[in-house]
Amino acid sequence: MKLTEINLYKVNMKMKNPFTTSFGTEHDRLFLLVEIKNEEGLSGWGECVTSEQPLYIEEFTESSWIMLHKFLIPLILNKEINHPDELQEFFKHYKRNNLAKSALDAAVWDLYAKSKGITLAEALGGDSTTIEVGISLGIEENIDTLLENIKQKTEEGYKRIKIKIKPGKDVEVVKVIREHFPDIPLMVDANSAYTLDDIDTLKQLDQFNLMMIEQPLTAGDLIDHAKLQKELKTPICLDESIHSYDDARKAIELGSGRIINMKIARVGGLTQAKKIHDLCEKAGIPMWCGGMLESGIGRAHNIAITSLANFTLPGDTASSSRYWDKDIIEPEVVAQHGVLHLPTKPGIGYDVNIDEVRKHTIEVKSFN
Ligand SMILES: O=C(O)CCC(=O)C1=CC=C[C@@H](O)[C@@H]1C(=O)O
Ligand SMILES: [Mg+2]
Repeated sequence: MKLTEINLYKVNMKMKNPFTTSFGTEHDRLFLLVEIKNEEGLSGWGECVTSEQPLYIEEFTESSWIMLHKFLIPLILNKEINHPDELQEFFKHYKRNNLAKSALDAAVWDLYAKSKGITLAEALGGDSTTIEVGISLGIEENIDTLLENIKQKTEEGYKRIKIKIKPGKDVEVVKVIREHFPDIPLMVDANSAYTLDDIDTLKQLDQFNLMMIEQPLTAGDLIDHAKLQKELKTPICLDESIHSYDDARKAIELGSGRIINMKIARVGGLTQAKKIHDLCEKAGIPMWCGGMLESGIGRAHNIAITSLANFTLPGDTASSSRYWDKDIIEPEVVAQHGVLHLPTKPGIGYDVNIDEVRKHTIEVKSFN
């Protein structure tokens, strides 16, 4: 197929509630959408899940906007492509910028699946028809607010609760949660807020029967995580340390963690995500799909990849209503009792509500 037209949308969507992690609070999402058309007029969609500031990762919305229109889009515009994997060859000389690359990769995968008349999950080789869903809850100033959030989400049936921690808001918070909810599947995410100097604090978390401790140490680190994992009973889950197949391979070899949080964008797209999935499956490393506060478009890609066999732990693909008053896809994503049914229409399986996209769009660039 020929990639005859590419539209880049800069979008600002207001979140229902602010989301706080160890590195800051997000109130709004300023991100990018990519629409790629082929010669038959079919559209594939991808989301560039950057934030306004480079806090989670070095990319940010303005940097990806430039990366996409100045460097990446010209590489693929009007090119003939037989399979989305071919994008890797086009992008290989540009370092990192995985979130920007991923937006194009995701749109081409959607377009490819639509052109074949199959679902994105099928195109990726996934065969689950339902997936289990957990939820990620931000840091709260007041512990009662967090307890209330956990109660509500547990009652809604989410299959695991992830809370964010940071120094000073860790052991005591988890202790109180466990007093109220001794048995819920619970995990914590530190977003790289600790160092090996905090080993005593991190070891105290072992007493709470947590499913995992996500990214306790520096983003990109594998060595210190391996040292820490040897001291902990609780599995470490890597997020900001895994940006590529090689990172995953080295993490497995070093024993830097026992679980991987797969974020499609962080590894540069679905082609890489699938490769890492297959590697982890062989190595016996379970995975789950992490969220980036996506709109329905990014969420739809997350749902599709979760249909692969080694996504054995509940992911972050909560209902659209978790973040949005109204999502930009139809129907919206709805998890019932912590379970989502995969869509059956070709491609991402949800219709993009273009009026809703336009309502939130602050800038568009079109290429053909
Ligand atoms: O999309 C979701 O529901 C998950 C939200 C979440 O936990 C995260 C989103 C974006 C960056 C990080 O703070 C983070 C994570 O580390 O997993
Ligand atoms: Mg994380």
